[in-house]
Amino acid sequence: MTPRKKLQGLVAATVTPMTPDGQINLSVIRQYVDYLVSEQHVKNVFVNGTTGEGLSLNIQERKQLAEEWVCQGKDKLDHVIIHVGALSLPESQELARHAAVIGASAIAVIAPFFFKPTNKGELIAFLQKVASEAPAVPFYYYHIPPLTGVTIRVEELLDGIKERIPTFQGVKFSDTDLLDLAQCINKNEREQFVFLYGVDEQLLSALAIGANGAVGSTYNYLGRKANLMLQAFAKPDLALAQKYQFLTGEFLNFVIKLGFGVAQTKAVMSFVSGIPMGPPRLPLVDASEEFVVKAKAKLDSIMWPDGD
Ligand SMILES: CC(=O)N[C@@H]([C@@H](O)[C@H](O)[C@H](O)CO)[C@@H](O)CC(=O)C(=O)O
Repeated sequence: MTPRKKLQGLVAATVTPMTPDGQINLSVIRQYVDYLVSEQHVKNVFVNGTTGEGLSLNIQERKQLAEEWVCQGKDKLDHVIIHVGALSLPESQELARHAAVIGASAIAVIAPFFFKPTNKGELIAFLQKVASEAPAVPFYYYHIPPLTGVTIRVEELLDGIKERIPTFQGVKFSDTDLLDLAQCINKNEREQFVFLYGVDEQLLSALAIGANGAVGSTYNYLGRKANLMLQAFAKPDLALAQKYQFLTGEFLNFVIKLGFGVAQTKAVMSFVSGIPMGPPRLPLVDASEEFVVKAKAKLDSIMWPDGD
């Protein structure tokens, strides 16, 4: 899928639908695409990432999901980004080649996190080996140190990256370090890199320092509200944008106290969309019934600004 538009705005980090016995469930992806576009006004997806339990899937499953999202997203979605990062370099390279063949809009790669790169050189070497397998596909570095433990600053990583990775387009920045993000944006004005922020509860702060958009799990079910926040910010109507950020934060603050992660995101997605997302895969375990009841009540109780 050749991207017609610049990648900006909201990108939903998709959940991987699974059957009750834990197999991937491709049969609901078309419905999922239609739901994102019509209900959430979200037309970009990030497949097989954290929310998608990508590192819990085998290579075959990841390929099947990538193909189904690209196929069902044709003429409906603007960008289908495939996360092809893996612990093993050959597997990541195989997924990158596959993403190129099926016409993914872009690929992203997480830092390997079992044997971790100890410096910029080692990380760039890994990323370069993957990116070069898809020489015509835009490449994004997926920075998520809370989960990888790889804390190499992105500002340092970006110095000279285009020479090493000509397809480098930007960063999916899923960390709270807004100093690092600000330095990245400030020092790469000329390069026009795309910075997509991945801590949904702080998106407005990232927009203020120049993030181009966001990739996150909450855009699966709060995408419409997040889009209204983006519009308010662009007007500018900062007070309204703050209101949206406060309210999404109210929900996230509440569910985080209950214990919130990918399994709970799957449960919220199931009751908001009506699409059965099924259970997570071990070591994740299903959200409790108590969580579902409380999260649904909280979400229903939030008084969004008039007109939503
Ligand atoms: C740790 C984690 O899952 N972070 C999420 C956020 O969207 C997160 O769910 C959200 O900020 C709520 O805490 C994303 O950054 C992850 C992501 O983009 C992905 O699923 O690939």
